[in-house]
Amino acid sequence: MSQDTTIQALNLDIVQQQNFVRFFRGLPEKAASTVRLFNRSDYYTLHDDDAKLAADFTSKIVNYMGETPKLSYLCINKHQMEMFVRELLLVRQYRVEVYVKSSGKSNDWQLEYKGSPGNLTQFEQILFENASINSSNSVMGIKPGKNKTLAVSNINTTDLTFEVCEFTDNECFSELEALLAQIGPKECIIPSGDNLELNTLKTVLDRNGVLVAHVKKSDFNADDIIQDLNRLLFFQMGQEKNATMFSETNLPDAMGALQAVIKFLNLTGSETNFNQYRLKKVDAQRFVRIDNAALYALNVLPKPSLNSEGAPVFTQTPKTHNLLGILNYCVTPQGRRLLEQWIKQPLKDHNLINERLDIVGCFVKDSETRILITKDALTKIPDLMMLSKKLSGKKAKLQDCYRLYQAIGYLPTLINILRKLNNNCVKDVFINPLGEFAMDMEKYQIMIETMIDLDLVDRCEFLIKSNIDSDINELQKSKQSIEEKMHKLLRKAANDLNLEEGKSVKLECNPQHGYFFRITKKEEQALRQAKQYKIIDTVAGGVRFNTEKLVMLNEEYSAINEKYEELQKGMVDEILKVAAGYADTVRSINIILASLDVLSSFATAAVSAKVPYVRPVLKPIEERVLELKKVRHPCLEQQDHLDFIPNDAHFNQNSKTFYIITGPNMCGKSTYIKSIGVCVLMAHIGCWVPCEYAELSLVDGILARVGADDCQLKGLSTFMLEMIEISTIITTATKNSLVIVDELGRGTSTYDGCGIAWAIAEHLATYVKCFSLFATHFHKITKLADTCPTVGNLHVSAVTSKDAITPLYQVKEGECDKSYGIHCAKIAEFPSDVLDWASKNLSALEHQEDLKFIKDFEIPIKKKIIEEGDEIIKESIKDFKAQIANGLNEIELEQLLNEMKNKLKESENLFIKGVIE
Ligand SMILES: Nc1ncnc2c1ncn2[C@@H]1O[C@H](COP(=O)(O)OP(=O)(O)OP(=O)(O)O)[C@@H](O)[C@H]1O
Repeated sequence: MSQDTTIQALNLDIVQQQNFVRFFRGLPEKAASTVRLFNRSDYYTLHDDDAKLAADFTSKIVNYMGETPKLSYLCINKHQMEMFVRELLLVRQYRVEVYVKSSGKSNDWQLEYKGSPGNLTQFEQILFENASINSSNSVMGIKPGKNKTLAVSNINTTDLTFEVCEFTDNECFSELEALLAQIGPKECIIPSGDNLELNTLKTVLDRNGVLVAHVKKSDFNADDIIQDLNRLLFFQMGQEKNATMFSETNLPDAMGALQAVIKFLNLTGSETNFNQYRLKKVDAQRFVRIDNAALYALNVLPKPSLNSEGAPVFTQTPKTHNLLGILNYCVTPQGRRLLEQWIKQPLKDHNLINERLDIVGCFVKDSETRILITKDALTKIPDLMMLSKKLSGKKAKLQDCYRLYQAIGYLPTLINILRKLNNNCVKDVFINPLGEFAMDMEKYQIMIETMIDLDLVDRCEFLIKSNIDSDINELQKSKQSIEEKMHKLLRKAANDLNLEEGKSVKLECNPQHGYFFRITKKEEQALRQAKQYKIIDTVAGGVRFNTEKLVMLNEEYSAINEKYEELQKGMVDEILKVAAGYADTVRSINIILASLDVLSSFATAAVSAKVPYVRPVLKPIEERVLELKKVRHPCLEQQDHLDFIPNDAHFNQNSKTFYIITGPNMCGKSTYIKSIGVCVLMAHIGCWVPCEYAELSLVDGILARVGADDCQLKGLSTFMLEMIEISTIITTATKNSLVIVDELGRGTSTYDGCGIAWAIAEHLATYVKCFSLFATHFHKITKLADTCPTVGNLHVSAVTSKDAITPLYQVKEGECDKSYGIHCAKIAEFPSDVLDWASKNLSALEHQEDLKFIKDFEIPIKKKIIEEGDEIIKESIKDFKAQIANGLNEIELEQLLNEMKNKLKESENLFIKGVIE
């Protein structure tokens, strides 16, 4: 007997299976991080490695189809598919493709949906129908040019913006890294090809946790960009659709990069994207420079971990593990998205920061108003950005119009609550603009009240009022009259069957059968004896049946209802058209309410901390001061059972600008320097800070590099990664930056590590002169303070006993006692003769090592300073080389040397000065 090889669930016989296997094996190859799903109406299937991946996620078992070599498959239902796709796109950062069978041809499948972490538009319904969008999605396009020029575009599909810029970067791509941190794209496209420049670019993107996709070089061609922009950009009603009026279109390479992303996202493929996007230039200079290395080093954002292929994975981390979690008391998704944006874009503008601080202050003082806003008013506001998007994308329903009506209706109450704060900033930032926008929306509110039947809304029915139109009114009356007749029939059926009307026998309606009666299976017997009743079917919920009369009434009802719905639809379309005209105003209201949510969230965070935060006093950038009293780490101090020991920080351009922090392991060095970095960042986003008192001048950058094992991405060696990060700091730090360095040089031998750390510390302390914190285990570096007046030594204190080191977490002046190493060895029960030998020889060894160290590193350090330290020196050497290349006689050479000597005298480099003089 032949075995039945039909797959019942999929209704596939062996021939159909073979056909599919052939089709599947003919599909173009894909990356392992792309998952293909095949939509088979009731189920979805996955095959090969994708089946394995889904099997792990759903705990289902993989099966096989076709003939040898068989193809593995996993069958999942719609709910499982939704969960899996959510996991793939939002957590694992994979790409997803969904194929459907083309109608007609039995074995042809076509790609129906495509999604990637940066492009979720086609999956929005699956991903966000029942969940809010808490994080913006964007895809970046980068077109590299000659001499490190980069043209960048970014499309944010949540905020509906196109951002573009062109700039020249340095060897380390540090400008690009800062931009990646500010914008935070999930995915980036670059031209395909194999050259050094593209490979370096890919490495930079990988290091920043951005998924990279390669597209054809020709996709970066801007030939059709104006035509595409005319369709996609937002123009006011009646405004000429002419994208050339935007100055951004004069950046040809950036337009090429934009064209490539538009194509990648297939934005012109759906009308819902038309008239939606805003075009703007990226203005990176407005923000404090901070790159992803620093954001993760300071625990500002949740850190991605890596999957088996080295791709970043974003898993849920406890709220108290990062600054975003600590500050997030937002109650709206738009507030949550804005908070993340603000954290990535710390401001440099004194007035704007002070405005935010002022508003936070109002909410801190008036807790009653703050609670009213966060616990009540804002919770009534839906995601207005999404509503605006639906309205202008012609995807809205009458229900959406009603939700908007409700939200706008709440604005006057909100404004009244805000008035209680009696503050000018609150008035300018919230009350006045909200008042004006509420007035702009007045006609919309009247339209909704006039047109929608508000009495039906409680029953979740969204319909046009019948009295608006005489035809609708007539049809509505006819429908009601038929419904009454149907209810009479129900009463009769209840009598005939001796059942209770509305309880054991019910009148119900569904799209398949229209109106019918239903009884439970238990009562079926009664029905079999009454012949006038015809059973339709038996389902889990009971037995469905009707009568000839009910069938007739049903048909009559359907015909009338069809006309009624047609008329309704015509009117609904009219309303939606008018409502679409308000999309821009709704978007503006959304931005204001999101800011309100974030600022009240800052205030809630300030008062919810174990010790309340204080308002930082901002000083102009040129004053160069950083004075923090009793500074705490906002995340660490929230940990249960941890009694945080606060410390002070004093920087002043006229005294110490560079602090070296030493001390035993686990005694609080990293925590101390990170606390200072996070506090400075918090102040720049307009948040109050975890200190007793804080006074600081604004900085132009927060540059950080912390312990190697903390921030390793994409398989780079510890040493490589720290060298990349530190060279970024060296090239970008100015005297107005804050630099935080922890355990530099740990990735190489102690000897080399110490040399590198020394050279960099000296460079920062002597030439850049920025405020720096340098935590290290290399005690020799503390000697820098002997020769450098701007360098100060600090140490974290601890108490040692016979068998323990107890950290006190107090930061004190001076370097730390060096005997901790031997003490640790004692606690670790090293043999006593080894310990005795080590103690006796410690000072002698150190003396010898010092001599060797100074001898070995004197030259390299100075060489490093020449190579990296000073623009003047670099320029002079470059000029000199160029002139020599032209060929010079003896006199010209001497003249050139004198010129160079004079130029070099302007240098602040002590070594060079010494050599010349
Ligand atoms: N100021 C503090 N108050 C209370 N506990 C602290 C403080 N600072 C640090 N700790 C605790 O000590 C732990 C270790 O701190 P940290 O990582 O800053 O030490 P470290 O000196 O940098 O260590 P290592 O030299 O090994 O890198 C923290 O996780 C925290 O639990």
